[in-house]
Amino acid sequence: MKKRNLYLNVIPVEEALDSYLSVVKKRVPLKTEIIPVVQALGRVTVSAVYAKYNSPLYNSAAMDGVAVVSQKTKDACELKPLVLQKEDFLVVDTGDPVHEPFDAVIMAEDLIETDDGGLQITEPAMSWQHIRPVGEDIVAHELILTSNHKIRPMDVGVLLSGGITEIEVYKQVNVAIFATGTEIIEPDQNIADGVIIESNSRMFEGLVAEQGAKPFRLGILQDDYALIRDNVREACEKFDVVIVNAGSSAGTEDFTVHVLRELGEVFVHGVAIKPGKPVILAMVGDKPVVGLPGYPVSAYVCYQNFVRPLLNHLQNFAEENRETVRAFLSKRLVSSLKHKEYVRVKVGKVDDKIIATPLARGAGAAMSLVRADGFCIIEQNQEGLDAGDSVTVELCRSLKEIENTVVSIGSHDLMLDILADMLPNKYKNMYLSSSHVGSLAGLMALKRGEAHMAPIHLLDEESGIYNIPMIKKLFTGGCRQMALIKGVKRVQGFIVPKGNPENISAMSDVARCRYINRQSGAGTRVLFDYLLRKNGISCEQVNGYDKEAATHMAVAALVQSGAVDCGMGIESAARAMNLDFVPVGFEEYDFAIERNNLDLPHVKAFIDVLKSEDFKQKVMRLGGYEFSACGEIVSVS
Ligand SMILES: Nc1nc2c(c(=O)[nH]1)N[C@H]1C(S)=C(S)[C@@H](COP(=O)(O)OP(=O)(O)OC[C@H]3O[C@@H](n4cnc5c(N)ncnc54)[C@H](O)[C@@H]3O)O[C@H]1N2
Ligand code: MOO
Repeated sequence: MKKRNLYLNVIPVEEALDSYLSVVKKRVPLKTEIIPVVQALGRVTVSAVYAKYNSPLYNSAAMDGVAVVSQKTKDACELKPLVLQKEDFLVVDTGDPVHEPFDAVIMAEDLIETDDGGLQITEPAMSWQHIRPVGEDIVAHELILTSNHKIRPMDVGVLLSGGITEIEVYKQVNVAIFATGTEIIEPDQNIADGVIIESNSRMFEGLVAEQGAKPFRLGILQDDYALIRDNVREACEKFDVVIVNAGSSAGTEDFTVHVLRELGEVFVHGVAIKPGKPVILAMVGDKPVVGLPGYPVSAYVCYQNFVRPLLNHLQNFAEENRETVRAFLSKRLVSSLKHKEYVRVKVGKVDDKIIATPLARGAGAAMSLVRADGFCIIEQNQEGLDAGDSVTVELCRSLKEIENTVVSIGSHDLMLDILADMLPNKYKNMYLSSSHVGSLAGLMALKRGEAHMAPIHLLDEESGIYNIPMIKKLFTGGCRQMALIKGVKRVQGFIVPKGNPENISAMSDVARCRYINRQSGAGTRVLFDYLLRKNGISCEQVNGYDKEAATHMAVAALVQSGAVDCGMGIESAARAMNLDFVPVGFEEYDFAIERNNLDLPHVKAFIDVLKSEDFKQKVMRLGGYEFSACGEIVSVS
């Protein structure tokens, strides 16, 4: 058996970074260079910069008009206008030099031309009126920029006006990026079982460039010790920093740490951070080399915690201040004392309360990075957080956007994605964020004040009425006035493989196949349980009753994979996965909402999109929907 790399004397995040940066500071002198000012945007000055020239360079007209000698105009007034003869003035445009004896400019609008070529004025010109004296803006030898200043667009402008064309700045850092792994392929290569599409290095390229450094993606290296070693060695000769992705852990082909030990020194392997534990911080000669873990979220979190401060230091950038917000946690989060954890969260503002809802926590859940509004950090000394705890969230989306977002928690339907896409297109700066937890859990979230609305499809068995009875039951006591925004009628049925090989056509057929259920509280589960009772079938008779999937699409994906023969869900999910569908009946999918919230501008915009013809057309294409009352408000009291 090949040797595993059982590493990991994990150390706290701050300690790891501090000790690494102190080595880097000792061994890597900051590099500087002199470059044209016109290329210096975003770079940091090495020393103070002083103006060479005055600006303006000479006394100049601030307005279009004529230059005059102010003394000669002192008697002009409304009752006794003065006519200036040709020799008394000089026509000037804004920016023209004004020389002695002239000492004032009269604006063109205040002049009346006389027949003999003179100019009549009705008030005297003050000495220096409408003249910009030499050096009014910048005086030669004046300080323009201090040292350690990050150059902004207006700084470039003023430097040039002050006669500075070249400037000494800290060097832009060149960062080499390697992906590693024999199973890793480029996105345009053929996919097959066991391959992984390369994506992390592209994310690093973006992060490096966003930080003002220069990324050089050097491709994918196979899991071959000598190959990785030779490539990393060569990169260390040519580049300022090297990132090696993956192969950081304990796998039999995780070579990164061994390579770095051979080429240089490994200072840290294993940090108390989740995700991201196997990160490697090393030096090869005077070049920092960072081994980032393979899982995308681990890679991202480690980049932000270790590579970002490293590149900031090498370019002499100040650490950026992330916008943070205090929020109430909607769910309990258990964490271990072994690490500091970065939990991706959705953030929403409901009833003046900011709520953070945790997203998928897996290190491979790259979509959680895409969906996240921020990160909730659980410190290493905390065992976890309770629902309702006040937490600090580091935002990656502006608070303003978050405040303009409709928060929807409840049952999933593909049309929610269409709404989320259409809303900001139709209404600038308004958004929809939806979490999918099932109908009943959505109503509970609504009740706790964590959402503006809950998409639901809950059948009341006694009355045969959808949604309203359940809202009445849950929101009793009348403390909250509730309403229903009518959504769609959609077909529920059995999602089966193409050609319906098990020949499923009725509830009785379900009992003889491998079934995938939905979680309890999901509207589809309620419907399925109702149909079981109606048909006299017990749960025990259903093979797979205890196996649950969280959304219609998850059910369809399991059917498609061949793991199950059948699951209940909506037609659009079956169609999206190119599966067959056996309809069972229509159900009503609506949005429960507190009546007060109907007046919020973003909720109004949401309803408007729901009513639009364009929306209906798009949903129609998914298949299995009817829109008779879409967007109508029904009062529930
Ligand atoms: N026995 C142990 N196994 C693992 C441990 C451990 O402590 N003991 N740590 C786990 C943790 S935590 C992490 S994080 C991962 C780190 O894995 P590696 O850095 O060694 O990376 P690989 O095994 O090569 O890849 C893992 C995974 O990452 C994805 N990946 C890799 N490269 C790319 C890329 N260029 N683009 C996109 N995605 C990439 C891919 O899903 C790989 O399967 O190790 C655990 N194991
Ligand atoms: O620490 Mo690893 O990064 O959880 O997946």
